[in-house]
Amino acid sequence: MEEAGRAVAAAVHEGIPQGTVLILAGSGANGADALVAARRLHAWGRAVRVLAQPSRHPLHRANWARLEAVGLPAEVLSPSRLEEALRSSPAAAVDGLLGTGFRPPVRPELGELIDLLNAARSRPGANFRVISIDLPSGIEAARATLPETYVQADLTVALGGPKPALIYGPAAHAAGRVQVVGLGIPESWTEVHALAVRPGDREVAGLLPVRFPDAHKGDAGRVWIVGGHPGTVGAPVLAGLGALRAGAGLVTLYSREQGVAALAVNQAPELMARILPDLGELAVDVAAGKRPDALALGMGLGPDAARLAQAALAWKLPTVIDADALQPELRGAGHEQVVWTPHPGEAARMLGVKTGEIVADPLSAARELQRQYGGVVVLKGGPSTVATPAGLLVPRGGHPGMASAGMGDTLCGVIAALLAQGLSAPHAALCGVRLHSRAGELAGAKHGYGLSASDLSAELGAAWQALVNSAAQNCYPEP
Ligand SMILES: NC(=O)C1=CN([C@@H]2O[C@H](COP(=O)(O)OP(=O)(O)OC[C@H]3O[C@@H](n4cnc5c(N)ncnc54)[C@H](OP(=O)(O)O)[C@@H]3O)[C@@H](O)[C@H]2O)[C@@H](O)CC1
Ligand SMILES: Nc1ncnc2c1ncn2[C@@H]1O[C@H](COP(=O)(O)OP(=O)(O)O)[C@@H](O)[C@H]1O
Repeated sequence: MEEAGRAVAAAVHEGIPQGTVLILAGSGANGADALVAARRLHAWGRAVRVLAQPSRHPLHRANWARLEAVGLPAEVLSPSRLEEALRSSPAAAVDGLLGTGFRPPVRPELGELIDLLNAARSRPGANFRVISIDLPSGIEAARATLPETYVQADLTVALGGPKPALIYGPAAHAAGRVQVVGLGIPESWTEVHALAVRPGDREVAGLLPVRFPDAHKGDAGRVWIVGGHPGTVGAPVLAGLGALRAGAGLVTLYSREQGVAALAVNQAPELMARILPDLGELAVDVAAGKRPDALALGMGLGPDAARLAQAALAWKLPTVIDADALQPELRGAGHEQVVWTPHPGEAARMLGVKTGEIVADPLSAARELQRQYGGVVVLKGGPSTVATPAGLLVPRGGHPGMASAGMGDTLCGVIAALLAQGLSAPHAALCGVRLHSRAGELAGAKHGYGLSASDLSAELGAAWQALVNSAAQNCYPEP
């Protein structure tokens, strides 16, 4: 607690070096952290005013007494006192009202305080920042939804590790910038005891395939992309481009739809396309030993995608299943070389729940999908969640410009290319998501919100290189 309060005080002092700091302490350990922060800021010569709820919590009481001992008595927190304190133009308020011990809904008396704080922050011309301890008050640690009443923070100092609510929007929108302080606990420990691991770029780069100088296109992996239907001819082509740019040696598109071949030639003559009126014929090629190193199936494939996926899963190839093929009848059909790539709407269909439930708790949804379907699941979003039999991974990065059509198709191609180059399903999923989001960052820097899936594909090579370079150069832990 002493270390937590000190870290909060340091973040406030660094970010807002001048002006009065108003400390708001609730009656739990989150409030006690706030009282410690107040004492530290006072010791560093800052003007501090403390409004606190009385508590039976022994450490809270001890820190209240310590404040008194250093000449900074806390005042009892009430709406009228808070209103008056906010009128005296503090530079910042530290929100230590509620942390991980909060159970919804917010009680009305506390809700009134939160409303006053938010109103002061959004007053026109106000130059006043809110720093939340561990979580913005009113946000539940394990849920990604925005409740009716919550503190809108500018900065959240997360203690020990980021809670799921600080990782996934929309709850993460309430947190502002998130600064994680480890409290001296090793990162490996906090990640295991938090719910998911967030691998850094060095770890991802370490998993990427490496080629011998004399590699030829056969070594770099043959990918089959099965998709396309009238009206969705672009989907398999985008997946094909993603696969090419993620290093696949040979990429062939299989479709019933003639338009796919024309578009493929137009977009990238390196892509091969075979039009098969009956895609079931692929089974004949596979039975005859003509097998790809990896397969991606489902992008714009149309109504009988699940039937084709069922057949393809029996081939026991490294396989990515996406879009139209993500259907509940495939429950249990995954094997260890399969990667499922649903967005929240498709995940809801697969689990038979509402999309809102997926968005509210992506970690639980990804874990449940993996348990029911087998293999590896990439639950897409910003960020995506990767569920493997060994646990959950939440790769970093991305760009809001990636919220545009065709990005998921591209991702499938990328993951298929990595599978074809010999990565296991968990590694291909993790590296694929990060390569895709890194390319999104690079393309986003050029195109902003006008970023298209083709723009992202064009940056995949540079993204790969950037990941490898960051691993080579950066010998310090990432934040
Ligand atoms: N390793 C660790 O764990 C570390 C933990 N640390 C810190 O501890 C924090 C967790 O502390 P915590 O468990 O005391 O809970 P906390 O968030 O202060 O809330 C409890 C208070 O909230 C109240 N309250 C609850 N629901 C409410 C509602 N609906 N509406 C209104 N009030 C409600 C509840 O009231 P009661 O129900 O008791 O009347 C009680 O007073 C954590 O976030 C981090 O800051 C760090 O120091 C580092 C190490
Ligand atoms: N704001 C964002 N930040 C990071 N990644 C994002 C963001 N928005 C979308 N993405 C990524 O873009 C892809 C969208 O997938 P999907 O919805 O299946 O697209 P489509 O079906 O149009 O190809 C996913 O990989 C997702 O993680």
